[in-house]
Amino acid sequence: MNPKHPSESLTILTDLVLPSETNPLNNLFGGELLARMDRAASIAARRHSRRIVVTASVNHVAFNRAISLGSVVTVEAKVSRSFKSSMEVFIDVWVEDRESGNRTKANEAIYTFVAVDDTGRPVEVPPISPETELEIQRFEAALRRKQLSLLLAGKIKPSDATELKALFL
Ligand SMILES: CC(=O)SCCNC(=O)CCNC(=O)[C@H](O)C(C)(C)COP(=O)(O)OP(=O)(O)OC[C@H]1O[C@@H](n2cnc3c(N)ncnc32)[C@H](O)[C@@H]1OP(=O)(O)O
Repeated sequence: MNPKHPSESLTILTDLVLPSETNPLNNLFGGELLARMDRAASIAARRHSRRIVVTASVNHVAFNRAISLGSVVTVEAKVSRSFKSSMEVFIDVWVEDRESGNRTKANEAIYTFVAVDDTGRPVEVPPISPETELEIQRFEAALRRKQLSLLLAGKIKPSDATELKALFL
């Protein structure tokens, strides 16, 4: 399979925060943001693989800044690295100031998707070739994050987490 660039999977979802999507402080409910990120990230993974994709794990979420009712929220998702059947997707969340139009980063997250066939069995995905400095940074750290996720899920032994161990040696 020919390698693809992260930019080919870029997915941008822009939407408002409505009253039914807020918590008692009138800020966006965390679960609603998780769902928006999942939708954008799954489209990015599908664009990279051109396959059915399923969410395998949510590796990291940082709710750094509350997002208030009425805000315009943009969720940007891009595949940062592909492995055999799995893809790491980075999600950046931006809030747009109504008057200036300036965007502020509110949140970020990292999800893992797996490409599957019609029966739900994992299938191979194209390799990825990062281009920008940020894409290269994210690509290089992705194996470490994959090992951490597998370790936390009890799917590998600590002795197999070679990239993680190397951090502490
Ligand atoms: C329950 C829900 O509704 S969650 C929301 C929607 N998601 C789903 O329905 C997915 C349900 N889960 C599944 O279908 C399966 O567990 C799958 C397809 C994700 C994985 O299937 P498995 O039989 O475990 O396959 P396998 O062990 O070969 O793993 C497939 C890939 O997923 C990766 N993977 C599996 N679990 C994780 C995890 N927790 N973190 C990171 N990567 C993971 C594996 O490393 C492997 O990657 P690779 O092929 O790139 O090396």
